[in-house]
Amino acid sequence: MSIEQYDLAIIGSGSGNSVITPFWDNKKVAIIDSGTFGGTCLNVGCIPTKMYAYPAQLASNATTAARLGVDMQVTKADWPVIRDRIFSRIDAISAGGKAYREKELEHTTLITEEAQFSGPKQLTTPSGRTIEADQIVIAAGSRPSLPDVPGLDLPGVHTSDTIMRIDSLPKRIIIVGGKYIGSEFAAIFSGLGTEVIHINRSGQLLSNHDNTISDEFTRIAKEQWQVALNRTLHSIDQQGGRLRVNLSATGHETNEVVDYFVGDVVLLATGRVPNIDRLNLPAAGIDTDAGFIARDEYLRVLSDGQPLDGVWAIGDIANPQMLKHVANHEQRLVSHNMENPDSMKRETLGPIPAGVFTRPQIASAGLTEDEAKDQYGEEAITVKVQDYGDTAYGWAMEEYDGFVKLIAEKSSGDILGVHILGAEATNLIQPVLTAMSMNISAHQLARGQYWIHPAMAEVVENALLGLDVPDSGCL
Ligand SMILES: Cc1cc2nc3c(=O)[nH]c(=O)nc-3n(C[C@H](O)[C@H](O)[C@H](O)COP(=O)(O)OP(=O)(O)OC[C@H]3O[C@@H](n4cnc5c(N)ncnc54)[C@H](O)[C@@H]3O)c2cc1C
Ligand SMILES: NC(=O)c1ccc[n+]([C@@H]2O[C@H](COP(=O)([O-])OP(=O)(O)OC[C@H]3O[C@@H](n4cnc5c(N)ncnc54)[C@H](O)[C@@H]3O)[C@@H](O)[C@H]2O)c1
Repeated sequence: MSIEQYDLAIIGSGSGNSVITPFWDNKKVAIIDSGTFGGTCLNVGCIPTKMYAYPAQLASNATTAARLGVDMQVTKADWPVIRDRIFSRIDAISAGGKAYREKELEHTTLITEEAQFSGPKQLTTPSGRTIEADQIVIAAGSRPSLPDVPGLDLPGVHTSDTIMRIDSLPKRIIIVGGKYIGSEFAAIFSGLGTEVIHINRSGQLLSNHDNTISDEFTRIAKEQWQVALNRTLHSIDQQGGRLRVNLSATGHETNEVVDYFVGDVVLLATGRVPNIDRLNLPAAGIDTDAGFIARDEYLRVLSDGQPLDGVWAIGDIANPQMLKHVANHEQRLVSHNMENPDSMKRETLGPIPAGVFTRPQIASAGLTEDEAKDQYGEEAITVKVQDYGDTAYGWAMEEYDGFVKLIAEKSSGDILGVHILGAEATNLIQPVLTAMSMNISAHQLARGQYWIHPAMAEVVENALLGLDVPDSGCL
């Protein structure tokens, strides 16, 4: 077969799809994806999970409404209706995007096969196609990572790739994994009425967060569903038509079963691994770093520590911060650098925020309190934890749990970290992130603008005012 020549080849149609800017209109572009067009976020990640999180939030409002004197009854969450609403929208977007690249645009070729490197600028596919391109962008993402234990192939054992399309709402689900994916699905299923058993290897849920967040979230989660901490998955087997999840005690060398739970469905949310093993990277001499593709500050991949001309990597395949807004930003950076080789840009954005769409929501950016103490010294930082419940909107909501925690440097007033647990946390964080990204001090953010009264955002204003930082002169 002849070698196909392209100006640009992209592996991965998630954030990779947006690499095809108008710059490429009169050039030849190949986009290669062996999976569902549109990648993880659209098909099995951020978007469908949040489309489930919202109805789960609505269904659970009955509990919170009661303390406001509103008697609200939720009689049923109709899983097939919720599921079909979500996927009728998502599947249409994926199919539309695929048809656009495949049929409508003359300059793009969609290749729906697995691609592997066969040279620094050459890719091959199982059907024998050979593709060469001046520029190659690796946007091959990540996939669920599973522990090596017996029983993972039993019917009813799922990952985030399959759980959202099951036929009916399970009576009882066992979720293994206590960070983003496990916690978001625990909130979704418990909100919709499933009995949830949530298993976590360490002693805290969301243990990668600031301790105040992890401790509080673990406590609040236990009020909503059953949580089993310090337990590691040992094996899964069948028991009378149901699934039995066997657990060992984390850190115990004997690996004996100390606990088990029986449920109808099991969700493994035990982490994600970048797809580097699917690319034959050694054929291109591409370096890896801790399981991710290694890159320079312009996001060119490295080969023997040196940038490999015309080969770039973005998103989960290269960045341990596996977040869609990170992958999207990296796409914009690589697009700019490919299109403007004489004025390339480095990564300069401020701290990376992350949201967890649980009940309550969580949002964070920057340093945890422990990290700030380590980096700046305890005396150099100031910390304020402001409860929603001490603000006017918190009274309206009768909100007991929510808080905004800010960490700042005393001498400069720079905000070092923000950690929010509570209603609309993923929106409330944004002004703080603006300040952190654009060098606005804590006092200036609080007093350099109006804050609408009595909006929920006053909890952020009050947290800022509670920090021991220099006066900016703003009133
Ligand atoms: C359940 C879940 C919820 C999430 N929620 C959020 C959230 O709320 N907010 C957030 O910011 N992030 C969230 N994420 C993370 C987010 O989805 C990812 O960070 C993002 O999708 C990564 O995009 P990407 O372009 O790097 O890779 P992907 O979107 O994964 O795209 C990679 C594509 O490459 C293809 N591919 C891989 N190898 C090959 C090969 N060799 N040949 C051909 N094709 C190949 C795959 O089929 C895939 O389609 C979530 C993830 C999951 C799983
Ligand atoms: N809202 C969001 O932004 C969002 C949502 C979902 C996913 N994501 C991204 O997806 C990535 C993956 O998330 P995740 O939650 O799957 O992975 P993770 O690696 O963050 O957490 C995996 C969890 O599984 C546990 N675990 C692993 N092996 C285990 C075992 N054998 N037994 C018991 N527990 C075990 C770990 O202790 C940990 O709690 C994250 O990096 C995140 O950035 C983001």
